[in-house]
Amino acid sequence: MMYLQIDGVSKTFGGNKVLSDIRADIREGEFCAFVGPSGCGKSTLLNIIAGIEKADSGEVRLCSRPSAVQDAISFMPQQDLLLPWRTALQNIVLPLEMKGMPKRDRISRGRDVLRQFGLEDYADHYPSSLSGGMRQRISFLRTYLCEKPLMLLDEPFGKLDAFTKMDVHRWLLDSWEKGNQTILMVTHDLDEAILLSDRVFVMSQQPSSIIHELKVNLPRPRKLDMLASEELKKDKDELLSELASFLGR
Ligand SMILES: Nc1ncnc2c1ncn2[C@@H]1O[C@H](COP(=O)(O)OP(=O)(O)OP(=O)(O)O)[C@@H](O)[C@H]1O
Repeated sequence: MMYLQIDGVSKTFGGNKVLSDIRADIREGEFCAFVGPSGCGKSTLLNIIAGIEKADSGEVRLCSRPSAVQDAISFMPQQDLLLPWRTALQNIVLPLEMKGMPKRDRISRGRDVLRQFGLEDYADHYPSSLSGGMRQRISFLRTYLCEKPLMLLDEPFGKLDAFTKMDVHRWLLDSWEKGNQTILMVTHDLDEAILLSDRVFVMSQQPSSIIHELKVNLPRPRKLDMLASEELKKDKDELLSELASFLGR
């Protein structure tokens, strides 16, 4: 049985047809990326999967049940939505607090992941005093600590500098390869999409549909030095040729 089914999802905003019959079957434990031209509807698709927006037609099912999706997901939207009155640490432990984890345990877990991300010195900073890249990592950690089987990430690392991004990629590959979480990620970074994913879906301009599916050739476990590999270059050429008609617009 397919784990997550995106079955014929269409969406129109005020006469503007954004998504047209989007279909994808995702296996449990898969890492999939969605790429496409700016404004084609990638965030709209994630919002529909997350239940924030409603599809005009079609539906999203988890293990055949539409109602099961919302309980299974954690979602990192493009805007970080950090709570300004909470410190970085208090923001990331929010899901643990909501689960009822005792304070000492959640603080210890929160500090531990902050340390893994090199952010331990910023634990007591409020979001307003953090850089965009720091806020993005805090937002990612908060989503990660929800510990849900399905994680939706909307351009999660777009504000990170190249070195920090590599660290985060290494961490995410390690953490994901140890578990069985299903991840759907929207990104503009083709190297990132290929390095992390099992499959990359290419979306067209509006009205957007999935025009191509790349099955990534890189073996697992993945390592950062694969960024320079011939296999990655071949996959990237394939994506670029699919995206070529949208470039320069
Ligand atoms: N709530 C809304 N009301 C009206 N129009 C909307 C709404 N949400 C999205 N849109 C429109 O839908 C289209 C797709 O937007 P969306 O943010 O999903 O694209 P995207 O592919 O994620 O873009 P980007 O890559 O630039 O982040 C845009 O034309 C946008 O203006």
